[in-house]
Order: sequence, then structure tokens, then C-alpha cells
Amino acid sequence: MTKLSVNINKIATLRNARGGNVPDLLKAAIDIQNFGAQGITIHPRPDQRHIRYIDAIQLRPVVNTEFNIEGNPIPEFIDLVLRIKPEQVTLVPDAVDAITSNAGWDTKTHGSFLKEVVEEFKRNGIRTSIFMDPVVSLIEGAAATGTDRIELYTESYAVEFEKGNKRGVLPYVKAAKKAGELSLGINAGHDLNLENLNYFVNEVPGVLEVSIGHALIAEALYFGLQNVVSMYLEKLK
Ligand SMILES: CC(=O)[C@@H](O)[C@H](O)COP(=O)(O)O
Ligand SMILES: NCC(=O)COP(=O)(O)O
Repeated sequence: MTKLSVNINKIATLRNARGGNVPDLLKAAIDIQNFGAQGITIHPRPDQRHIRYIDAIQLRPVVNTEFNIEGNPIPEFIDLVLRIKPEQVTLVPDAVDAITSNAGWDTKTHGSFLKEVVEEFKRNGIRTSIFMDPVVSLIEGAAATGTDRIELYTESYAVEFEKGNKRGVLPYVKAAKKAGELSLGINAGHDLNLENLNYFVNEVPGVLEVSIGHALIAEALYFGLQNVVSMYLEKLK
């Protein structure tokens, strides 16, 4: 079964809007896990506009499922992750001023850098994942870095699905098959939601984990956090 890791960036965004501690990020993480999510994802960005580095540190003792920290491996991020030792780190090549993640790694151009970073995290007992577009040649490049997993960047699938084009899943099926042949574990995320999730995990073989934030937190405004976590878990059965 595919695991659900809830990305709590947007809870921090809401809290930061007023400068206090409402909503309480740590309580939300505890509740989300109690509601059945199998992981918590955060993506601290250098400007700390949502998750702050201090949040990441304070979350460590309360995350008793799988803690997944995503981000661009700049020195500050590497130091933070090595200090916290989450179960998984996901490397994302996002620019400092990116509104959200908007591309996967070019694992050919950045192969030797990624290999070094992956080795450092793995030496410290942290599982690694590389955020990737569904491109077979780049997946071969990811395997060469020694990473444990890749995370398939699902924005283009979500866009096509929204337009009614279910063929948008086909590159992901191909990419997942290649990843499987290369013994890479497969995660997926970005713009997954209650509408498009089930089709994706049914079509794409071997998805171990999805990380979902933006849609899930928005849907929680209508359904409540507990219901919405259950609704996602239902889609992953
Ligand atoms: C890697 C990925 O797709 C997500 O982590 C996404 O980047 C969420 O980040 P924001 O919440 O800052 O949009
Ligand atoms: N890795 C993807 C993630 O954590 C959440 O992305 P989104 O659901 O906020 O688009």
C-alpha cells in the first residue's frame, strides 16, 4: 500500500500570517499522525516563509511516523538535515525565489554533486530521495548517484488530468518501470489531490509514498483535517 505523508508547509504559512502560534504546527503534526497519516513532510525554504528551521528542529521529537524533509541541498539545509536526522531527505532543485517547486533535477548535469550529497546523508543513516521529472534517461542518472529513492514530480500529470487527459500518466508509468528495474524506490508528489490521486497510484507501479500538502490543507477547510486525512487514505487503499 502507498503511504501518505502530509506536507504541513501550508499550516506554517497560515500561522506566519499573524506572527503568533495559531494554528499550532506541532499539534497539527501530532493530530495528522493520530488521524492515520504515515508521514510528515516539510519543505523549509531559505526565506523561511512557511516552515522555519526552528520548526524542523521542534518537529523531530513529535514526528513518530516517517519524517521527510525536502529542500535544495544548500549548506544550511544539509547542516539542518544532518542535525535532525529525519527518516528521509528529498533533494529538490528549487531556486531561492521559486513560489513552489517547479522542476526536477537534471541528474546528468548535477550527477557528481548529487552523488556527494547522497553519500553524506546515507552515511548518516538518512534515506535519500531525488525529486525528478518522469524522464527515463534522468532516472538512470539518479540511479548512478546511489540514491535510495526518487520522487516523481507530478505537476504535469495533475495538469493533464484536470484537462481530462488521462494519458498524462503514461510518462510516469514508463519512468516507474525504469526505476523499478534499477531498484530505486518510488515516491511521488506535487499537486496531487482527492480527484487525481487514485488513478495515479493505480496506474503507476510501485509507488511507495505520496507527499501531499497544498490540496489537502485546502480541502481540510471544507471537510476538516481528520476527515480529509481519512479520505486520502481511502484513495490509497
Ligand atoms: C517538492 C514539492 O513538490 C513540494 O514540497 C512543494 O515544493 C511544496 O512546497 P511549497 O509548499 O513551498 O509549495
Ligand atoms: N513533495 C510534494 C509535497 O510535499 C507536496 O506538494 P503539494 O501537494 O503541496 O503540491
